[in-house]
Amino acid sequence: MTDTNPTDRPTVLVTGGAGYIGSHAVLALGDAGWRVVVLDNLVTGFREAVDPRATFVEGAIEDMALVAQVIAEHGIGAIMHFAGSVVVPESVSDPLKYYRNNTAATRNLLEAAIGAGVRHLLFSSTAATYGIPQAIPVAEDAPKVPINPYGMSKLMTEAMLADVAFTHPFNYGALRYFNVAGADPQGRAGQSTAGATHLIKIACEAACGKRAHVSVYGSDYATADGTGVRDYIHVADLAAAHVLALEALIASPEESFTLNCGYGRGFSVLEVLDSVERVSGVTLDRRMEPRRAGDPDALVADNRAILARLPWRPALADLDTIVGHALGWERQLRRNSF
Ligand SMILES: NC(=O)c1ccc[n+]([C@@H]2O[C@H](COP(=O)([O-])OP(=O)(O)OC[C@H]3O[C@@H](n4cnc5c(N)ncnc54)[C@H](O)[C@@H]3O)[C@@H](O)[C@H]2O)c1
Ligand SMILES: O=c1ccn([C@@H]2O[C@H](COP(=O)(O)OP(=O)(O)O[C@H]3O[C@H](CO)[C@@H](O)[C@H](O)[C@H]3O)[C@@H](O)[C@H]2O)c(=O)[nH]1
Repeated sequence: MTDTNPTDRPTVLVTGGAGYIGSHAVLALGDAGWRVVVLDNLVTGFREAVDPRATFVEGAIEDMALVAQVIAEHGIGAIMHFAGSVVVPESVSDPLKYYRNNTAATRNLLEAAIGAGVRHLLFSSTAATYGIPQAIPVAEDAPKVPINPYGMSKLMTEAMLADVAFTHPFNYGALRYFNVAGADPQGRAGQSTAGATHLIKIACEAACGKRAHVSVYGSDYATADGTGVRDYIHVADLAAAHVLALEALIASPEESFTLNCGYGRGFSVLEVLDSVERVSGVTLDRRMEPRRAGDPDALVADNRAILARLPWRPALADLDTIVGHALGWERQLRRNSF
């Protein structure tokens, strides 16, 4: 980002850096002294979410001429690729959008990047690649049988990355995020997504009076209380993992890796709502509803691989901490416009 970038560090292109997770990664990179260029078409992101220390380019990752130009102009040596479409139920109702904006758009990005000599890429993959896991916690080598187009669009991208890394002087890290939540502990960023579908965001909106109730989608899952179980990871811990993963890619350019990003423990929908009530002091109006399309019963990470491969240690895994930061951001959003 300004003059602090040591010469042995490439400038990093962050696609989707105006979005929820990308904006936190841009902050983590900036805090660690990396120079950053953000490429984002603002389809779900916000210009204001981009750290002022970063250079912002408005545009689409599938625009190969633009990507090539940005790489050449800014001397980009590595990419953190967050841009994409992220809503599981929407991927069921509009699958081609997901194959276009996740799989095909990434194909273009890769062609432009490889053509311009980029050596390293970190990819935002997902626990949705596993589908309904046979065993919990789920490890990286478990069968990958996505049950929604979102997960399949990401799995196809992982396959593309492996093929590209086999042939070209290029390595990648596929980071399979579990459920990302929370906000920057310093209050500089958070989830601003319009029409959010994520449970913790929705429950915090309800606690702030922006929604009348919270729907609980399904109470007949094969879990202890019948509601869906997920491994919620704090967005700042995830951003920190990205900086370490980038360093690992650069240090070992022959080696690619695929790592789960989660804490190895899960919470049910009802446990999450309990936490939001505890932290906010507000009693939520909970509505039991039918299951949502494309939702597995439980997704919890086996995180031994990331703990072994990177010097990453979770610092913000406490659910009430995650909820507290999400709620703090939600209250800030209420006061500001974005
Ligand atoms: N939020 C989660 O729990 C979660 C879990 C697993 C994986 N992921 C992945 O992490 C990444 C970031 O997700 P997020 O939650 O921050 O979503 P988000 O919608 O907040 O961010 C996505 C960003 O990408 C931009 N974008 C979308 N399509 C683009 C395109 N074609 N060209 C340029 N920019 C484009 C959007 O404007 C937005 O700023 C996604 O790839 C998502 O699949 C998210
Ligand atoms: O209003 C709501 C919203 C969600 N849920 C439930 O809460 C759980 C979590 O749902 P949500 O927060 O929407 O996340 P997921 O559908 O699990 O998907 C997220 O987590 C995946 C990884 O696990 C990522 O790949 C996706 O991008 C990301 O949206 C699920 O059991 C949902 O059925 C509700 O009961 N009510």
